[in-house]
Amino acid sequence: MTEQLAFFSRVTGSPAGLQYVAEFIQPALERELIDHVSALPLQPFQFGAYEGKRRVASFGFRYDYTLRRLQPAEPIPGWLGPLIGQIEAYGEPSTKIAQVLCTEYDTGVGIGWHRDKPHFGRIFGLSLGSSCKFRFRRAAGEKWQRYTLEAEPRSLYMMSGEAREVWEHSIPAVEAKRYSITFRTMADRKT
Ligand SMILES: O=C(O)CCC(=O)C(=O)O
Ligand SMILES: [Fe+2]
Repeated sequence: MTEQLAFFSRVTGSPAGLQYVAEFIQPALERELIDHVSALPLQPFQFGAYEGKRRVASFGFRYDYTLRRLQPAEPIPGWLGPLIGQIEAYGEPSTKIAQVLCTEYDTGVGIGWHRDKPHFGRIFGLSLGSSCKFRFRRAAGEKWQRYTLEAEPRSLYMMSGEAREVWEHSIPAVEAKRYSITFRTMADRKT
């Protein structure tokens, strides 16, 4: 019985290491953050052949797909300071955010299946403007084991452990403009 229950939760459960907090920020801060992000010099990001074009700005570090390594980027802007403080407190005292990626998804744009680069540690993601289906999959024999998180505006998700290292994630075409701010620690810190 115990074994059956354990099997059931492995098959139907959410990825281990995935956490979700609804209403992590207030609507007034959400509006301020959308104003800041949409005023950034966002650049189209082509990541894989089939997806639409999201637009991004990196701070702290950016991953260079030609050189296949991290490069220094603009320093993390001051307007993100209080939010980073809140996220580091949520993560635990030793959490140190080193990289921030601001992303804009126009209606119809998503992101294909991937795992984030191994240079980074844990990933925290704040959703702004509209909700999305944040999908997970991992190989289970010949099939995929799947899980979908409905990521609502103002919510925060955190990926660590298996959710970060084993499962892949993707977002299908969004139905209304969505922004996200993702915050990453560095892998060597293990926090
Ligand atoms: O927009 C998001 O919440 C996630 C984006 C993502 O998976 C990534 O930039 O690696
Ligand atoms: Fe990702």
